[in-house]
Amino acid sequence: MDHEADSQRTDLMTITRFVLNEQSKYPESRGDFTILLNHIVLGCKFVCSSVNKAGLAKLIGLAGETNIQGEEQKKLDVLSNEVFVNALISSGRTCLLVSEEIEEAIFVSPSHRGKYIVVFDPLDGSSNIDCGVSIGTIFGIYMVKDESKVTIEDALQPGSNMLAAGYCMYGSSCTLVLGTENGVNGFTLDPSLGEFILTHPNIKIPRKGKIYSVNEGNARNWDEPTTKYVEKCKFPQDGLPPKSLRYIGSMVADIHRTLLYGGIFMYPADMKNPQGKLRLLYEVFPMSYLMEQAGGQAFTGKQRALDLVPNKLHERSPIFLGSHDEIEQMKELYAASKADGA
Ligand SMILES: O=P(O)(O)OC[C@H]1O[C@](O)(COP(=O)(O)O)[C@@H](O)[C@@H]1O
Ligand SMILES: [Mg+2]
Ligand SMILES: [Mg+2]
Repeated sequence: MDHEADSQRTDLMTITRFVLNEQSKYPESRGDFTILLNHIVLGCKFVCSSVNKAGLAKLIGLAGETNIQGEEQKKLDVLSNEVFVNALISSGRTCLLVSEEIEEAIFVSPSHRGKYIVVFDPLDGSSNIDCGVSIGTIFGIYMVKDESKVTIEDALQPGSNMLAAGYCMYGSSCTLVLGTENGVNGFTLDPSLGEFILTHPNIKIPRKGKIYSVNEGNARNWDEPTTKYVEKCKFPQDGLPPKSLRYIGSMVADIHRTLLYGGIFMYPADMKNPQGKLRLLYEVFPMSYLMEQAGGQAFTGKQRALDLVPNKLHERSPIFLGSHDEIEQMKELYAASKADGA
């Protein structure tokens, strides 16, 4: 019996075991990241069970509050936010939290403080909650520069400083996708065990894609490169078949499909939203990190998304995420329109 091979078998690898294996690659590690992740996993399990019984537990509908984005908060937005704030603080491994649902950053009190900064969207795809369509949670993890002097600047780091990122999709099954410098892996929750099991090891996005994903309802406000790219998807000149349009309206679900099938997801800037709609810290950066770790690209229309340095906690950014070759085409269209002085 080859014990080494057996210990690496992935067919029954829980996320906890997986992260412990990861940790063993860093002899200096004290297990802080593992503990932090275990608390994020706990939060995902809690939100997953709440989402599953939302209709029964009267968790459908509005909470009666408005968040910093001016959006009416859903009951599940508020509940998920509380769950993750509690889970992250009680991990004892965080010092600064930024949530889509809270205007100010949370500075964790010294008694509970650790070295990690977590930026998160507790419930993504809020417009799909009440109709039971896939929604999710998005998170990104940074390291603080100096644990004894935590400042708001620590939350406004470029995306390229991110250590890890992930999302949990609450859909037909509950899937947690985690990205670290060692790659992107997907875990499916087995509700009977209450365990996330590794089901999608080492996710690599296909280099090309047959799917484009965008809210075409905004088409009349799009810039020229976006309009041209979508035109090419629908009416390809090179004898290729047209691409298929898939748009769920939950970034987590649209990105999950894009990672597995290839293609492109975009929320471009337009005349109505000159900065696009999606938030840089806890939507654009984590998904860009995952996309790059999986071999894809993340482009803003002007530059590599992860090179952006945020100025504000809740700022927005246009974003094009997906297969390497699709984003290359988008870059060429923007370069051409720039050259034309558009
Ligand atoms: O309805 P639109 O304008 O297409 O926007 C859909 C986008 O907005 C979002 O719902 C915004 O996220 P939240 O639900 O977390 O606010 C994304 O998940 C999604 O990609
Ligand atoms: Mg969101
Ligand atoms: Mg949200």
